[in-house]
Amino acid sequence: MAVTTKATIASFGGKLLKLSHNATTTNCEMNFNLYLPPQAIAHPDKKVPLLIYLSGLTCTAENCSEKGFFQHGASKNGIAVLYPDTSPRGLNIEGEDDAYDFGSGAGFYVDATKAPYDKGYNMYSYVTEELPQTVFAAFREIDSTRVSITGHSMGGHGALTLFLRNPGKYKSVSAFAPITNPVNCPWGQKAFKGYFGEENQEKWKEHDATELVKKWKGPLNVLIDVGTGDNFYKQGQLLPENFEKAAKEAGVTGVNIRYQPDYDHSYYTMATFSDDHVEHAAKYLFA
Ligand SMILES: N[C@@H](CCC(=O)N[C@@H](CS)C(=O)NCC(=O)O)C(=O)O
Repeated sequence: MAVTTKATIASFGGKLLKLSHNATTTNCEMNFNLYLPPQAIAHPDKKVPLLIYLSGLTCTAENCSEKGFFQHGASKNGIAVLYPDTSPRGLNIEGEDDAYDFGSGAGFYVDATKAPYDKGYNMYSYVTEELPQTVFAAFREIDSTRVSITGHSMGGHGALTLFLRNPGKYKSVSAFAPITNPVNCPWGQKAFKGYFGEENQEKWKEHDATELVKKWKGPLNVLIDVGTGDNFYKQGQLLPENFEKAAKEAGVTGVNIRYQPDYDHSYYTMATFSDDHVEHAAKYLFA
């Protein structure tokens, strides 16, 4: 459970901590970043809520910390932000570093059941259990009962599926350019084949937001931004229309998908709309 501090960086009146710990679920040392807003530093006895941001393919904790601008809205609202890595690192599995969309940097927020990736590619357990528990134990100024989740692309898939699989665990969910129907897109099919096996299609569906939303009860109150200039959207990797249709057919309300004209898949999009996503989380974290 011990956490090592590698750097402390002033940001929007608060502190961005670069941290690491030895994780059991992923069998390796994991880096992560944590933003403590000024309110947590001024009044450590008064707990602040937490927003978890899950990154996309090829990312580490750094991408969003450096250029997602979440710290701006988090500082204003008094919310801590947790930036996990996207996979285990250095497990020495043959071929794990060979592709940008599978293996390292591409853990897809699932627990792999297929060898050899079942030896540590457990990003579902890591993000839902081990990492938050580690953070709550090390940072008493964070309120373990008020947690929201968001993410980008593969991380948007992670945010949606973790929220949909765990009713009540998170106060709210939002996403940028999420992979919403992985069983029907090349990125998702490649990942699920490698982590679960081709034959295990039921398992694939358990981690597919479009499948999961069909079983959701009540309003979802999700905010999703997708840029119309996003090449991966155009290539059919994200499929937000499938998610929207499935939610509508299942009578699930509160699905707000904003198609942002010309915005692409990059962090320019997150930087533009991150304030909106922090405000969305704040509405539920401070309800
Ligand atoms: N640039 C990659 C595509 C992967 C990609 O666009 N990753 C997104 C998430 S799905 C990202 O956030 N990349 C890192 C960055 O823009 O900082 C490639 O085609 O090799």
